[in-house]
Amino acid sequence: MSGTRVLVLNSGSSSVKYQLLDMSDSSRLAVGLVERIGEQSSRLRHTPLATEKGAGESREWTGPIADHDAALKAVAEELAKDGLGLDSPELAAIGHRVVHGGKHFTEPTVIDDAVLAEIERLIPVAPLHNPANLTGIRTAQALRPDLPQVAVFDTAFHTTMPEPAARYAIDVRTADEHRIRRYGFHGTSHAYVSRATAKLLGKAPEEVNVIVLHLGNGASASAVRGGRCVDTSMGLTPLEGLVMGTRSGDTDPAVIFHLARVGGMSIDEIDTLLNKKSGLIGLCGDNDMREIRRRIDEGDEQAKLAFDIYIHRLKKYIGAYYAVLGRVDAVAFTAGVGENAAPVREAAVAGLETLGLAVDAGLNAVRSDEPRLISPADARVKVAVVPTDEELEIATQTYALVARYRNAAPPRGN
Ligand SMILES: Nc1ncnc2c1ncn2[C@@H]1O[C@H](COP(=O)(O)OP(=O)(O)O)[C@@H](O)[C@H]1O
Ligand SMILES: CC(=O)OP(=O)(O)O
Ligand SMILES: [Mg+2]
Repeated sequence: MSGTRVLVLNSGSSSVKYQLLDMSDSSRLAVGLVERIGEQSSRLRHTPLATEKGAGESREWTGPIADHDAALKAVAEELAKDGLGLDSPELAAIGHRVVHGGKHFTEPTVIDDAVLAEIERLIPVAPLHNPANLTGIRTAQALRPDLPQVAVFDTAFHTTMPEPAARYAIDVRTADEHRIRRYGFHGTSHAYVSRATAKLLGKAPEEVNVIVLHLGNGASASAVRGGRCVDTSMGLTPLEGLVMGTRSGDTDPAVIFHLARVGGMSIDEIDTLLNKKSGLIGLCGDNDMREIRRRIDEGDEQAKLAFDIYIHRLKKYIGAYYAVLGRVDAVAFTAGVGENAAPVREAAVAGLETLGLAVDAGLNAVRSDEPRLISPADARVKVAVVPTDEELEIATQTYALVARYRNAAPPRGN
């Protein structure tokens, strides 16, 4: 390996977030996002942060981008305009967020044909995410066949979950035959944020127990004891757990039988209903917390009920993970909602004073990109806002993996 740059691709079902980083100092050279892939009005926003000419203006482009292959090629073109093209000898590796790694992948992994086949085999349990991840990998391989491509799995951090937390109480043979268990997702974020929270408390990760609340469009909670995940709210797929932007989270599984038998819906229709038309959008027609807060301020009852359902579920998970951990040092809020929505943080811990949890209204109102405490100074359990950085974490893990090969034979894509 010669270069020190890593390109990180975080491919979602209809978007790609990307960052080019220089790992000699973990600085970001360029960042961007392609949204609404597959629609007529796809949007690419690219921001060069450190080129030979310094930081540049953000560039935006709107038009049809058919799929993740076209999206990544458009990203490569934007990078090339800034002299940061994928053909650069400075590029050491490309790191990919892969959402479902099953039980098999516990570590970042150099991608070869066998790894690709396993990611493909897992599509049925991550139908929104793994296909996009695969396309991102294949396109990146085609653009730079000589470079190591590394997969960093959302599930990896959760593979430490003990069996009582990871197993569903269903027939053991059936579960094992179909590999049905709780895998958990957003692990890169839970790992990063739990470590950053320990740092904020001035402690080592091994010394602290943290409840991490990753509240983005997808949302999950995790219980982290001494740096290891012991429980998390997402399960076989990213549908279980908290109320999300478009996903229901926990429901009685019999809702599905009922909708099929009595409602006459097909399995695919129910899948779409629970994954894409439920959660906040199903409850009130909006999945963006900013819009929901605006409607609540205008006295909208439907938005208020959606918010209250969201908070009720969140509070239940805080209580559950308090019980799982026994001792909690901190509760950390992260991702789009967790980092920005002060009313969500306030409501989630309201009334939990007997558990030692409280939020200081003044501190909670402060806007900042830095990790910070928002609990009163004398709080027994600290409440923190800790911005996540999945891309930096993926770049760090990717670079560490390829650096291990520095004096050995370099890892190859294929
Ligand atoms: N200023 C804000 N106030 C409240 N909520 C916000 C704010 N900014 C973003 N959000 C919420 O964050 C969500 C996106 O979170 P993010 O972590 O980027 O999600 P994802 O990675 O799943 O796309 C938005 O849908 C919105 O609900
Ligand atoms: C796993 C998952 O839910 O990811 P995202 O939040 O990116 O949709
Ligand atoms: Mg996210």
